[in-house]
Amino acid sequence: MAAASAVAPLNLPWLHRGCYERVNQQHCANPGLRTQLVHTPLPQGQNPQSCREDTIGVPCWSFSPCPHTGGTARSPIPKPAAGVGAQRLLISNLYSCLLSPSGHRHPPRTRFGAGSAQSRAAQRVPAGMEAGDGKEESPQPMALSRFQLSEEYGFLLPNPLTELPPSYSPWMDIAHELPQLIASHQLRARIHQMPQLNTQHLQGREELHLAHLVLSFLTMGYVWQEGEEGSVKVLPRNLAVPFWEVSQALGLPPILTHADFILANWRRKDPSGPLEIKNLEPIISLPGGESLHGFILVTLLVEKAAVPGIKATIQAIHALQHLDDERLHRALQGLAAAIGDMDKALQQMHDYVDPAVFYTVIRIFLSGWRDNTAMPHGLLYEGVSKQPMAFSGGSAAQSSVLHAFDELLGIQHSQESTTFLHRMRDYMPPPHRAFIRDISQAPSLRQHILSSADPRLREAFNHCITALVDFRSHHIAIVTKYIAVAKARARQEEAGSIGKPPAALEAKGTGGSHVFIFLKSVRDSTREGLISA
Ligand code: HEM
Repeated sequence: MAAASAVAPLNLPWLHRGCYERVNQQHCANPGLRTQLVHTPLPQGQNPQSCREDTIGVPCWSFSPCPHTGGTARSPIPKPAAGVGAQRLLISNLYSCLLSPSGHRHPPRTRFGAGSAQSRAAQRVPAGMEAGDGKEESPQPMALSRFQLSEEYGFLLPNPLTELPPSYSPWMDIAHELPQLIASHQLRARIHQMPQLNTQHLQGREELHLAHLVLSFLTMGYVWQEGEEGSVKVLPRNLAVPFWEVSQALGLPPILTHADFILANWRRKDPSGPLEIKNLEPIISLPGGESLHGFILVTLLVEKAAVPGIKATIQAIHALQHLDDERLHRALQGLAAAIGDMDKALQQMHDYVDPAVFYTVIRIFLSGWRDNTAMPHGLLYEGVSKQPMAFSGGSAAQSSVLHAFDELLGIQHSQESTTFLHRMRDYMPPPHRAFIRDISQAPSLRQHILSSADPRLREAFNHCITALVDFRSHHIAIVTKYIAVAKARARQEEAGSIGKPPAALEAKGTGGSHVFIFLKSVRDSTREGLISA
Protein backbone atom coordinates (compact mmCIF):
# COMPACT_ATOMS: atom_id res chain seq x y z
CA MET A 1 0.00 0.00 0.00
CA ALA A 2 2.23 2.72 -1.35
CA ALA A 3 0.38 5.73 -0.01
CA ALA A 4 -0.01 4.46 3.52
CA SER A 5 3.19 5.89 4.91
CA ALA A 6 2.46 9.37 3.55
CA VAL A 7 -0.96 9.61 5.15
CA ALA A 8 -1.64 10.35 8.77
CA PRO A 9 -4.03 7.81 10.23
CA LEU A 10 -7.47 9.13 11.04
CA ASN A 11 -8.00 9.87 14.68
CA LEU A 12 -11.16 8.00 15.47
CA PRO A 13 -10.50 6.48 18.86
CA TRP A 14 -14.14 5.67 19.51
CA LEU A 15 -14.21 3.07 16.80
CA HIS A 16 -14.21 -0.62 17.38
CA ARG A 17 -10.66 -1.78 16.73
CA GLY A 18 -11.44 -3.79 13.61
CA CYS A 19 -13.39 -0.88 12.21
CA TYR A 20 -10.60 1.53 13.02
CA GLU A 21 -8.05 -0.52 11.18
CA ARG A 22 -10.25 -0.94 8.19
CA VAL A 23 -11.07 2.78 8.00
CA ASN A 24 -7.42 3.67 8.01
CA GLN A 25 -6.50 0.96 5.58
CA GLN A 26 -9.25 2.03 3.22
CA HIS A 27 -8.38 5.65 3.64
CA CYS A 28 -4.69 5.13 2.99
CA ALA A 29 -5.35 2.91 0.03
CA ASN A 30 -7.21 5.73 -1.65
CA PRO A 31 -5.14 8.89 -1.23
CA GLY A 32 -7.08 11.99 -2.02
CA LEU A 33 -10.44 10.53 -1.11
CA ARG A 34 -12.52 11.84 1.70
CA THR A 35 -13.93 9.17 3.86
CA GLN A 36 -17.57 9.19 4.76
CA LEU A 37 -18.51 7.26 7.83
CA VAL A 38 -21.96 6.14 8.69
CA HIS A 39 -22.11 4.65 12.09
CA THR A 40 -24.80 3.42 14.39
CA PRO A 41 -24.71 1.86 17.80
CA LEU A 42 -24.69 -1.89 17.54
CA PRO A 43 -26.92 -3.62 20.08
CA GLN A 44 -25.02 -5.69 22.57
CA GLY A 45 -24.35 -9.24 21.48
CA GLN A 46 -24.85 -8.69 17.75
CA ASN A 47 -21.85 -9.62 15.69
CA PRO A 48 -19.49 -7.50 17.77
CA GLN A 49 -16.46 -8.38 15.66
CA SER A 50 -18.02 -7.17 12.46
CA CYS A 51 -17.40 -3.72 11.07
CA ARG A 52 -20.13 -3.89 8.48
CA GLU A 53 -23.18 -5.74 9.59
CA ASP A 54 -26.43 -6.14 7.74
CA THR A 55 -28.30 -3.12 8.97
CA ILE A 56 -26.83 0.31 8.56
CA GLY A 57 -29.16 2.75 10.17
CA VAL A 58 -28.50 6.36 9.38
CA PRO A 59 -29.16 8.21 12.59
CA CYS A 60 -25.81 9.90 12.27
CA TRP A 61 -23.95 10.87 9.14
CA SER A 62 -20.53 12.29 9.62
CA PHE A 63 -17.85 13.38 7.25
CA SER A 64 -14.45 12.97 8.73
CA PRO A 65 -11.67 15.31 7.67
CA CYS A 66 -9.30 13.96 5.09
CA PRO A 67 -5.60 14.70 5.47
CA HIS A 68 -5.36 15.26 1.72
CA THR A 69 -8.34 17.47 0.99
CA GLY A 70 -8.86 18.94 4.45
CA GLY A 71 -12.59 18.42 4.25
CA THR A 72 -14.79 19.54 7.09
CA ALA A 73 -16.98 17.50 9.36
CA ARG A 74 -20.66 18.17 8.76
CA SER A 75 -21.67 17.00 12.16
CA PRO A 76 -19.49 16.06 15.07
CA ILE A 77 -18.77 12.38 15.44
CA PRO A 78 -20.36 11.44 18.75
CA LYS A 79 -18.74 9.27 21.30
CA PRO A 80 -20.47 5.93 21.72
CA ALA A 81 -23.23 5.98 24.30
CA ALA A 82 -22.56 4.15 27.53
CA GLY A 83 -23.28 0.47 27.22
CA VAL A 84 -22.90 0.38 23.47
CA GLY A 85 -20.60 -2.49 22.70
CA ALA A 86 -19.42 -1.64 19.23
CA GLN A 87 -19.96 0.69 16.32
CA ARG A 88 -20.78 -0.21 12.80
CA LEU A 89 -19.73 1.84 9.90
CA LEU A 90 -19.80 2.11 6.23
CA ILE A 91 -17.05 3.65 4.23
CA SER A 92 -18.37 5.22 1.11
CA ASN A 93 -15.40 7.02 -0.28
CA LEU A 94 -16.46 7.53 -3.82
CA TYR A 95 -19.91 8.89 -3.14
CA SER A 96 -18.72 11.28 -0.52
CA CYS A 97 -16.34 12.80 -3.04
CA LEU A 98 -18.54 12.94 -6.11
CA LEU A 99 -21.74 13.78 -4.43
CA SER A 100 -23.05 14.65 -1.07
CA PRO A 101 -26.43 13.22 -0.29
CA SER A 102 -27.67 15.80 2.13
CA GLY A 103 -26.66 19.32 1.51
CA HIS A 104 -22.94 18.93 2.11
CA ARG A 105 -20.77 21.14 -0.09
CA HIS A 106 -18.40 19.44 -2.49
CA PRO A 107 -14.71 20.06 -2.53
CA PRO A 108 -13.66 21.72 -5.79
CA ARG A 109 -12.59 19.16 -8.31
CA THR A 110 -9.15 20.77 -8.46
CA ARG A 111 -8.54 19.47 -4.96
CA PHE A 112 -8.34 15.96 -6.35
CA GLY A 113 -4.87 14.99 -7.41
CA ALA A 114 -4.32 15.09 -11.17
CA GLY A 115 -4.47 11.35 -11.63
CA SER A 116 -6.51 10.57 -8.58
CA ALA A 117 -9.33 8.04 -8.53
CA GLN A 118 -11.84 10.85 -8.08
CA SER A 119 -10.72 13.01 -10.91
CA ARG A 120 -10.81 9.99 -13.20
CA ALA A 121 -14.15 8.97 -11.73
CA ALA A 122 -15.56 12.46 -12.10
CA GLN A 123 -14.64 12.47 -15.79
CA ARG A 124 -16.56 9.26 -16.25
CA VAL A 125 -19.78 10.37 -14.58
CA PRO A 126 -22.45 10.74 -17.28
CA ALA A 127 -23.90 14.12 -18.11
CA GLY A 128 -26.87 15.01 -15.98
CA MET A 129 -25.64 13.02 -13.00
CA GLU A 130 -22.57 15.01 -12.06
CA ALA A 131 -22.78 17.04 -8.90
CA GLY A 132 -19.18 17.61 -7.90
CA ASP A 133 -18.28 20.31 -10.41
CA GLY A 134 -16.69 22.64 -7.93
CA LYS A 135 -19.61 25.09 -7.98
CA GLU A 136 -21.97 25.68 -5.13
CA GLU A 137 -24.79 23.15 -5.06
CA SER A 138 -28.08 24.06 -6.64
CA PRO A 139 -30.25 25.97 -4.17
CA GLN A 140 -33.05 23.53 -5.04
CA PRO A 141 -33.07 21.05 -2.18
CA MET A 142 -34.38 18.12 -4.22
CA ALA A 143 -32.42 18.29 -7.50
CA LEU A 144 -32.08 14.88 -9.19
CA SER A 145 -28.32 15.16 -9.57
CA ARG A 146 -27.82 15.41 -5.81
CA PHE A 147 -28.98 11.82 -5.48
CA GLN A 148 -27.33 10.25 -8.52
CA LEU A 149 -30.69 10.12 -10.22
CA SER A 150 -30.83 10.48 -13.96
CA GLU A 151 -33.28 12.68 -15.81
CA GLU A 152 -33.83 9.91 -18.36
CA TYR A 153 -33.30 6.73 -16.35
CA GLY A 154 -34.26 7.57 -12.76
CA PHE A 155 -32.66 5.09 -10.37
CA LEU A 156 -31.28 2.97 -13.24
CA LEU A 157 -27.58 3.38 -13.95
CA PRO A 158 -27.56 5.18 -17.33
CA ASN A 159 -25.99 3.01 -20.05
CA PRO A 160 -23.90 0.89 -17.65
CA LEU A 161 -20.39 -0.21 -18.55
CA THR A 162 -20.27 -3.75 -19.89
CA GLU A 163 -16.54 -4.50 -19.62
CA LEU A 164 -13.91 -3.94 -16.94
CA PRO A 165 -10.24 -3.13 -17.74
CA PRO A 166 -8.32 -6.15 -19.14
CA SER A 167 -6.61 -6.91 -15.82
CA TYR A 168 -10.02 -7.97 -14.48
CA SER A 169 -10.56 -10.57 -17.21
CA PRO A 170 -10.35 -13.46 -14.68
CA TRP A 171 -13.63 -12.13 -13.17
CA MET A 172 -15.28 -11.25 -16.47
CA ASP A 173 -14.39 -14.56 -18.16
CA ILE A 174 -16.12 -16.52 -15.39
CA ALA A 175 -19.06 -14.09 -15.25
CA HIS A 176 -19.78 -14.47 -18.95
CA GLU A 177 -19.91 -18.29 -18.58
CA LEU A 178 -21.81 -18.32 -15.30
CA PRO A 179 -25.00 -20.24 -16.27
CA GLN A 180 -22.98 -22.99 -18.00
CA LEU A 181 -20.44 -23.23 -15.16
CA ILE A 182 -23.24 -23.60 -12.61
CA ALA A 183 -25.13 -26.15 -14.70
CA SER A 184 -21.96 -28.26 -15.08
CA HIS A 185 -21.10 -27.86 -11.35
CA GLN A 186 -17.71 -26.33 -12.24
CA LEU A 187 -18.13 -22.81 -10.92
CA ARG A 188 -16.67 -23.39 -7.47
CA ALA A 189 -13.59 -25.05 -8.93
CA ARG A 190 -13.10 -22.16 -11.38
CA ILE A 191 -13.42 -19.62 -8.58
CA HIS A 192 -10.86 -21.49 -6.47
CA GLN A 193 -8.38 -21.08 -9.35
CA MET A 194 -9.07 -17.37 -9.75
CA PRO A 195 -6.24 -15.00 -8.75
CA GLN A 196 -6.95 -12.48 -5.98
CA LEU A 197 -7.14 -9.19 -7.88
CA ASN A 198 -6.37 -5.77 -6.53
CA THR A 199 -9.44 -3.50 -6.60
CA GLN A 200 -7.38 -0.30 -6.60
CA HIS A 201 -7.27 -0.25 -10.40
CA LEU A 202 -11.03 0.20 -10.63
CA GLN A 203 -11.77 3.76 -11.67
CA GLY A 204 -14.99 5.63 -11.03
CA ARG A 205 -18.34 4.48 -9.85
CA GLU A 206 -19.35 2.91 -13.17
CA GLU A 207 -16.47 0.45 -12.99
CA LEU A 208 -17.19 -0.12 -9.32
CA HIS A 209 -20.85 -0.86 -10.07
CA LEU A 210 -19.90 -3.33 -12.79
CA ALA A 211 -17.37 -4.95 -10.44
CA HIS A 212 -20.06 -5.24 -7.73
CA LEU A 213 -22.47 -6.73 -10.23
CA VAL A 214 -19.92 -9.30 -11.41
CA LEU A 215 -18.67 -10.24 -7.95
CA SER A 216 -22.20 -10.49 -6.56
CA PHE A 217 -23.23 -12.86 -9.34
CA LEU A 218 -20.08 -14.94 -8.79
CA THR A 219 -20.89 -15.06 -5.07
CA MET A 220 -24.52 -16.15 -5.55
CA GLY A 221 -23.41 -18.80 -8.04
CA TYR A 222 -20.66 -20.00 -5.69
CA VAL A 223 -22.96 -20.27 -2.67
CA TRP A 224 -25.95 -21.89 -4.42
CA GLN A 225 -24.28 -23.98 -7.17
CA GLU A 226 -25.27 -27.23 -5.45
CA GLY A 227 -28.72 -26.06 -4.40
CA GLU A 228 -30.01 -25.41 -0.93
CA GLU A 229 -28.59 -28.56 0.62
CA GLY A 230 -25.12 -27.99 -0.77
CA SER A 231 -24.59 -24.39 0.32
CA VAL A 232 -21.22 -23.33 1.71
CA LYS A 233 -20.14 -21.72 4.96
CA VAL A 234 -17.12 -19.84 3.61
CA LEU A 235 -16.63 -17.49 0.67
CA PRO A 236 -13.00 -17.90 -0.40
CA ARG A 237 -10.61 -15.00 0.12
CA ASN A 238 -9.93 -14.37 -3.59
CA LEU A 239 -13.62 -13.57 -4.04
CA ALA A 240 -14.52 -12.28 -0.57
CA VAL A 241 -11.79 -9.64 -0.21
CA PRO A 242 -12.30 -7.80 -3.51
CA PHE A 243 -16.08 -8.08 -3.12
CA TRP A 244 -15.86 -6.56 0.32
CA GLU A 245 -13.61 -3.72 -0.89
CA VAL A 246 -15.83 -2.84 -3.84
CA SER A 247 -18.88 -2.99 -1.57
CA GLN A 248 -17.22 -0.61 0.87
CA ALA A 249 -16.37 1.83 -1.88
CA LEU A 250 -19.98 1.87 -3.10
CA GLY A 251 -21.70 1.73 0.26
CA LEU A 252 -23.48 -1.49 -0.70
CA PRO A 253 -23.52 -4.79 1.21
CA PRO A 254 -21.39 -7.67 -0.12
CA ILE A 255 -24.30 -9.59 -1.63
CA LEU A 256 -26.40 -9.33 -4.77
CA THR A 257 -28.78 -6.36 -4.48
CA HIS A 258 -31.52 -4.90 -6.67
CA ALA A 259 -28.94 -2.23 -7.64
CA ASP A 260 -26.79 -5.00 -9.17
CA PHE A 261 -29.40 -7.35 -10.52
CA ILE A 262 -31.50 -4.67 -12.22
CA LEU A 263 -30.18 -1.12 -12.03
CA ALA A 264 -26.64 -1.85 -13.30
CA ASN A 265 -27.36 -4.97 -15.34
CA TRP A 266 -28.68 -3.91 -18.72
CA ARG A 267 -27.58 -2.97 -22.21
CA ARG A 268 -29.21 -2.22 -25.53
CA LYS A 269 -28.55 -4.82 -28.25
CA ASP A 270 -28.71 -2.03 -30.82
CA PRO A 271 -27.13 0.97 -29.06
CA SER A 272 -29.27 3.41 -31.03
CA GLY A 273 -32.45 1.34 -30.66
CA PRO A 274 -35.33 1.87 -28.20
CA LEU A 275 -35.46 0.90 -24.54
CA GLU A 276 -37.86 -1.99 -25.03
CA ILE A 277 -37.60 -5.60 -24.08
CA LYS A 278 -36.66 -6.92 -27.54
CA ASN A 279 -33.73 -4.52 -27.73
CA LEU A 280 -32.47 -5.23 -24.19
CA GLU A 281 -30.37 -7.89 -22.51
CA PRO A 282 -28.75 -8.31 -19.11
CA ILE A 283 -24.96 -7.86 -18.96
CA ILE A 284 -24.48 -10.84 -16.63
CA SER A 285 -26.81 -13.82 -16.26
CA LEU A 286 -27.53 -16.67 -13.90
CA PRO A 287 -29.35 -19.92 -14.70
CA GLY A 288 -32.92 -19.52 -15.95
CA GLY A 289 -32.41 -18.64 -19.62
CA GLU A 290 -35.12 -16.52 -21.22
CA SER A 291 -37.19 -16.41 -18.02
CA LEU A 292 -34.25 -14.97 -16.09
CA HIS A 293 -33.78 -12.35 -18.80
CA GLY A 294 -37.49 -11.56 -18.74
CA PHE A 295 -37.51 -11.24 -14.94
CA ILE A 296 -34.61 -8.77 -15.03
CA LEU A 297 -35.84 -6.77 -18.01
CA VAL A 298 -39.49 -6.46 -16.95
CA THR A 299 -38.34 -5.20 -13.56
CA LEU A 300 -36.07 -2.76 -15.37
CA LEU A 301 -39.02 -1.48 -17.40
CA VAL A 302 -40.99 -0.93 -14.17
CA GLU A 303 -38.06 1.21 -12.95
CA LYS A 304 -38.06 3.11 -16.24
CA ALA A 305 -41.82 3.70 -16.11
CA ALA A 306 -41.33 5.19 -12.63
CA VAL A 307 -39.08 8.01 -13.91
CA PRO A 308 -41.86 10.60 -14.49
CA GLY A 309 -43.16 9.70 -11.01
CA ILE A 310 -39.77 10.41 -9.46
CA LYS A 311 -39.72 13.81 -11.15
CA ALA A 312 -43.32 14.42 -10.08
CA THR A 313 -42.30 13.61 -6.49
CA ILE A 314 -39.68 16.34 -6.63
CA GLN A 315 -42.15 18.74 -8.25
CA ALA A 316 -44.69 18.00 -5.53
CA ILE A 317 -42.18 18.78 -2.80
CA HIS A 318 -41.16 22.03 -4.48
CA ALA A 319 -44.83 22.94 -4.85
CA LEU A 320 -45.43 22.21 -1.16
CA GLN A 321 -42.47 24.33 -0.17
CA HIS A 322 -43.77 27.23 -2.26
CA LEU A 323 -47.46 26.63 -1.43
CA ASP A 324 -48.15 26.38 -5.16
CA ASP A 325 -51.33 24.28 -5.41
CA GLU A 326 -51.56 24.41 -9.19
CA ARG A 327 -48.11 22.88 -9.52
CA LEU A 328 -48.91 20.38 -6.76
CA HIS A 329 -52.04 19.28 -8.59
CA ARG A 330 -50.10 18.71 -11.83
CA ALA A 331 -47.40 16.81 -9.95
CA LEU A 332 -49.95 14.48 -8.31
CA GLN A 333 -51.61 13.82 -11.66
CA GLY A 334 -48.17 12.99 -13.09
CA LEU A 335 -47.42 10.67 -10.18
CA ALA A 336 -50.70 8.75 -10.55
CA ALA A 337 -50.08 8.34 -14.30
CA ALA A 338 -46.55 7.05 -13.69
CA ILE A 339 -47.74 4.47 -11.15
CA GLY A 340 -50.33 3.35 -13.72
CA ASP A 341 -47.55 2.92 -16.28
CA MET A 342 -45.48 0.93 -13.79
CA ASP A 343 -48.47 -1.33 -13.33
CA LYS A 344 -48.71 -1.91 -17.10
CA ALA A 345 -44.99 -2.67 -17.28
CA LEU A 346 -45.34 -5.12 -14.38
CA GLN A 347 -47.98 -7.09 -16.29
CA GLN A 348 -45.35 -8.06 -18.88
CA MET A 349 -43.99 -10.48 -16.26
CA HIS A 350 -46.76 -12.86 -17.36
CA ASP A 351 -45.48 -12.81 -20.96
CA TYR A 352 -41.78 -13.25 -20.32
CA VAL A 353 -41.31 -15.35 -17.18
CA ASP A 354 -42.25 -19.01 -16.74
CA PRO A 355 -43.44 -19.58 -13.13
CA ALA A 356 -41.86 -23.05 -12.91
CA VAL A 357 -38.47 -21.74 -14.03
CA PHE A 358 -38.74 -18.79 -11.67
CA TYR A 359 -39.64 -20.95 -8.69
CA THR A 360 -37.38 -23.95 -9.24
CA VAL A 361 -34.34 -22.39 -10.92
CA ILE A 362 -34.04 -18.64 -10.53
CA ARG A 363 -35.25 -17.95 -7.03
CA ILE A 364 -32.55 -19.71 -5.06
CA PHE A 365 -29.83 -17.58 -6.66
CA LEU A 366 -31.47 -14.48 -5.20
CA SER A 367 -31.50 -15.96 -1.69
CA GLY A 368 -29.41 -14.47 1.05
CA TRP A 369 -27.86 -15.77 4.24
CA ARG A 370 -29.94 -14.00 6.81
CA ASP A 371 -33.07 -15.63 8.27
CA ASN A 372 -32.38 -18.58 5.97
CA THR A 373 -32.42 -22.00 7.62
CA ALA A 374 -30.22 -23.31 4.80
CA MET A 375 -27.45 -21.02 6.09
CA PRO A 376 -28.35 -20.42 9.75
CA HIS A 377 -24.95 -19.01 10.63
CA GLY A 378 -24.55 -16.69 7.67
CA LEU A 379 -21.45 -16.68 5.49
CA LEU A 380 -17.83 -16.27 6.48
CA TYR A 381 -16.07 -13.83 4.15
CA GLU A 382 -12.54 -15.24 4.33
CA GLY A 383 -9.89 -12.57 4.80
CA VAL A 384 -12.51 -9.98 5.76
CA SER A 385 -13.88 -11.01 9.13
CA LYS A 386 -13.36 -13.88 11.53
CA GLN A 387 -17.11 -14.04 12.16
CA PRO A 388 -19.73 -15.05 9.59
CA MET A 389 -21.97 -12.24 8.39
CA ALA A 390 -25.67 -12.34 7.52
CA PHE A 391 -27.22 -10.45 4.59
CA SER A 392 -30.66 -10.60 3.01
CA GLY A 393 -31.06 -11.71 -0.59
CA GLY A 394 -31.87 -9.60 -3.62
CA SER A 395 -35.44 -8.31 -3.86
CA ALA A 396 -37.33 -5.52 -5.60
CA ALA A 397 -38.27 -4.47 -2.07
CA GLN A 398 -34.81 -2.85 -2.37
CA SER A 399 -36.03 -0.71 -5.27
CA SER A 400 -36.15 2.91 -4.12
CA VAL A 401 -39.24 3.76 -6.16
CA LEU A 402 -42.08 2.64 -3.88
CA HIS A 403 -40.18 3.71 -0.77
CA ALA A 404 -40.02 7.22 -2.24
CA PHE A 405 -43.71 7.28 -3.21
CA ASP A 406 -44.77 5.91 0.19
CA GLU A 407 -42.81 8.66 1.94
CA LEU A 408 -44.30 11.38 -0.24
CA LEU A 409 -47.86 10.10 0.26
CA GLY A 410 -47.35 9.61 3.99
CA ILE A 411 -48.25 5.90 3.94
CA GLN A 412 -47.95 4.38 7.41
CA HIS A 413 -47.10 0.68 7.27
CA SER A 414 -47.32 -1.63 10.28
CA GLN A 415 -44.34 -1.67 12.57
CA GLU A 416 -43.23 -5.10 11.38
CA SER A 417 -43.50 -4.18 7.70
CA THR A 418 -41.73 -0.89 8.32
CA THR A 419 -38.88 -2.70 10.05
CA PHE A 420 -38.41 -4.97 7.03
CA LEU A 421 -38.79 -2.19 4.46
CA HIS A 422 -36.36 0.09 6.30
CA ARG A 423 -33.86 -2.74 6.45
CA MET A 424 -34.17 -3.06 2.68
CA ARG A 425 -33.01 0.58 2.40
CA ASP A 426 -29.61 -0.51 3.64
CA TYR A 427 -29.31 -2.45 0.37
CA MET A 428 -29.76 0.65 -1.79
CA PRO A 429 -26.96 2.87 -3.07
CA PRO A 430 -26.45 5.56 -0.37
CA PRO A 431 -27.54 8.51 -2.59
CA HIS A 432 -30.85 6.76 -3.32
CA ARG A 433 -31.31 6.07 0.37
CA ALA A 434 -30.63 9.76 1.01
CA PHE A 435 -33.29 10.70 -1.55
CA ILE A 436 -35.91 8.71 0.36
CA ARG A 437 -34.77 10.20 3.65
CA ASP A 438 -35.04 13.75 2.28
CA ILE A 439 -38.57 13.08 1.04
CA SER A 440 -39.49 11.83 4.51
CA GLN A 441 -38.16 15.09 5.97
CA ALA A 442 -40.03 17.36 3.52
CA PRO A 443 -43.26 19.17 4.50
CA SER A 444 -46.15 16.72 4.87
CA LEU A 445 -48.19 16.38 1.69
CA ARG A 446 -50.94 14.62 3.58
CA GLN A 447 -51.30 17.43 6.13
CA HIS A 448 -51.39 19.94 3.32
CA ILE A 449 -54.21 18.08 1.55
CA LEU A 450 -56.13 17.63 4.81
CA SER A 451 -55.97 21.32 5.57
CA SER A 452 -56.65 22.42 2.00
CA ALA A 453 -60.12 23.35 0.88
CA ASP A 454 -59.37 22.33 -2.72
CA PRO A 455 -61.24 19.08 -3.60
CA ARG A 456 -59.16 18.69 -6.80
CA LEU A 457 -56.04 18.20 -4.70
CA ARG A 458 -57.71 15.52 -2.59
CA GLU A 459 -58.94 13.77 -5.70
CA ALA A 460 -55.49 13.80 -7.33
CA PHE A 461 -53.92 12.57 -4.09
CA ASN A 462 -56.45 9.73 -3.87
CA HIS A 463 -55.72 8.77 -7.48
CA CYS A 464 -52.10 8.26 -6.48
CA ILE A 465 -53.16 6.07 -3.56
CA THR A 466 -55.55 4.03 -5.69
CA ALA A 467 -52.91 3.52 -8.38
CA LEU A 468 -50.46 2.35 -5.72
CA VAL A 469 -53.01 -0.04 -4.21
CA ASP A 470 -53.68 -1.47 -7.70
CA PHE A 471 -49.96 -1.88 -8.34
CA ARG A 472 -49.53 -3.71 -5.05
CA SER A 473 -52.60 -5.91 -5.66
CA HIS A 474 -51.27 -6.91 -9.09
CA HIS A 475 -47.89 -7.57 -7.54
CA ILE A 476 -49.53 -9.88 -4.99
CA ALA A 477 -51.22 -11.72 -7.88
CA ILE A 478 -47.79 -12.17 -9.50
CA VAL A 479 -46.23 -13.41 -6.28
CA THR A 480 -49.14 -15.86 -5.88
CA LYS A 481 -48.59 -17.22 -9.38
CA TYR A 482 -44.78 -17.30 -9.26
CA ILE A 483 -44.39 -18.58 -5.71
CA ALA A 484 -47.55 -20.13 -4.21
CA VAL A 485 -48.98 -21.80 -7.32
CA ALA A 486 -45.54 -22.65 -8.69
CA LYS A 487 -44.68 -24.25 -5.35
CA ALA A 488 -47.74 -26.50 -5.46
CA ARG A 489 -46.90 -27.55 -9.03
CA ALA A 490 -43.23 -28.12 -8.22
CA ARG A 491 -44.19 -30.40 -5.35
CA GLN A 492 -46.18 -32.53 -7.74
CA GLU A 493 -43.46 -32.67 -10.32
CA GLU A 494 -40.46 -33.07 -7.99
CA ALA A 495 -37.70 -31.62 -10.12
CA GLY A 496 -34.15 -32.78 -9.39
CA SER A 497 -30.95 -31.19 -7.98
CA ILE A 498 -30.75 -27.51 -9.03
CA GLY A 499 -34.36 -27.76 -10.10
CA LYS A 500 -35.39 -28.62 -6.57
CA PRO A 501 -37.27 -25.72 -5.00
CA PRO A 502 -35.61 -24.10 -1.98
CA ALA A 503 -37.59 -25.50 0.97
CA ALA A 504 -36.15 -23.02 3.48
CA LEU A 505 -37.66 -20.19 1.48
CA GLU A 506 -41.12 -21.62 0.99
CA ALA A 507 -42.97 -19.47 3.49
CA LYS A 508 -40.66 -16.55 3.10
CA GLY A 509 -39.57 -14.14 0.42
CA THR A 510 -36.01 -13.82 -0.80
CA GLY A 511 -35.57 -11.01 1.68
CA GLY A 512 -36.77 -13.27 4.48
CA SER A 513 -40.27 -11.84 5.06
CA HIS A 514 -43.41 -13.90 5.45
CA VAL A 515 -44.51 -13.11 1.99
CA PHE A 516 -48.27 -12.89 1.83
CA ILE A 517 -48.91 -11.53 5.32
CA PHE A 518 -46.34 -8.87 4.62
CA LEU A 519 -47.45 -7.96 1.10
CA LYS A 520 -51.14 -7.76 2.04
CA SER A 521 -50.38 -5.67 5.09
CA VAL A 522 -48.37 -3.25 2.93
CA ARG A 523 -51.16 -3.07 0.33
CA ASP A 524 -53.86 -2.57 2.99
CA SER A 525 -51.98 0.17 4.81
CA THR A 526 -51.56 1.91 1.44
CA ARG A 527 -55.34 1.85 1.03
CA GLU A 528 -55.73 3.36 4.49
CA GLY A 529 -53.90 6.39 3.12
CA LEU A 530 -57.02 7.47 1.19
CA ILE A 531 -58.39 10.81 2.36
CA SER A 532 -62.16 10.90 2.61
CA ALA A 533 -64.19 14.01 1.70
C1 HEM B 1 -41.94 -12.75 -10.60
C2 HEM B 1 -41.91 -11.50 -10.16
C3 HEM B 1 -41.85 -11.10 -8.71
C4 HEM B 1 -41.91 -11.86 -7.60
C5 HEM B 1 -42.08 -13.36 -7.50
C6 HEM B 1 -41.79 -10.98 -6.48
C7 HEM B 1 -41.76 -11.39 -5.15
C8 HEM B 1 -41.69 -10.56 -4.07
C9 HEM B 1 -41.61 -10.98 -2.72
C10 HEM B 1 -41.56 -12.43 -2.27
C11 HEM B 1 -41.59 -9.90 -1.94
C12 HEM B 1 -41.54 -9.87 -0.40
C13 HEM B 1 -40.27 -9.27 0.06
C14 HEM B 1 -39.12 -10.24 -0.03
O1 HEM B 1 -39.13 -11.20 0.68
O2 HEM B 1 -38.22 -9.98 -0.82
C15 HEM B 1 -41.64 -8.77 -2.79
C16 HEM B 1 -41.65 -7.49 -2.36
C17 HEM B 1 -41.67 -6.42 -3.20
N1 HEM B 1 -41.61 -6.45 -4.56
FE1 HEM B 1 -41.70 -8.06 -5.74
N2 HEM B 1 -41.68 -9.71 -6.91
C18 HEM B 1 -41.71 -9.74 -8.28
C19 HEM B 1 -41.59 -8.65 -9.11
C20 HEM B 1 -41.51 -7.36 -8.69
C21 HEM B 1 -41.37 -6.24 -9.56
C22 HEM B 1 -41.21 -6.27 -11.07
C23 HEM B 1 -41.38 -5.15 -8.78
C24 HEM B 1 -41.26 -3.72 -9.21
C25 HEM B 1 -40.14 -3.10 -9.26
C26 HEM B 1 -41.53 -5.58 -7.41
C27 HEM B 1 -41.56 -4.75 -6.31
C28 HEM B 1 -41.64 -5.17 -5.02
C29 HEM B 1 -41.73 -4.27 -3.88
C30 HEM B 1 -41.75 -2.76 -3.96
C31 HEM B 1 -41.77 -5.05 -2.76
C32 HEM B 1 -41.88 -4.57 -1.30
C33 HEM B 1 -43.32 -4.61 -0.87
C34 HEM B 1 -44.09 -3.39 -1.31
O3 HEM B 1 -43.58 -2.28 -1.18
O4 HEM B 1 -45.25 -3.57 -1.75
N3 HEM B 1 -41.60 -6.93 -7.41
N4 HEM B 1 -41.70 -9.19 -4.09
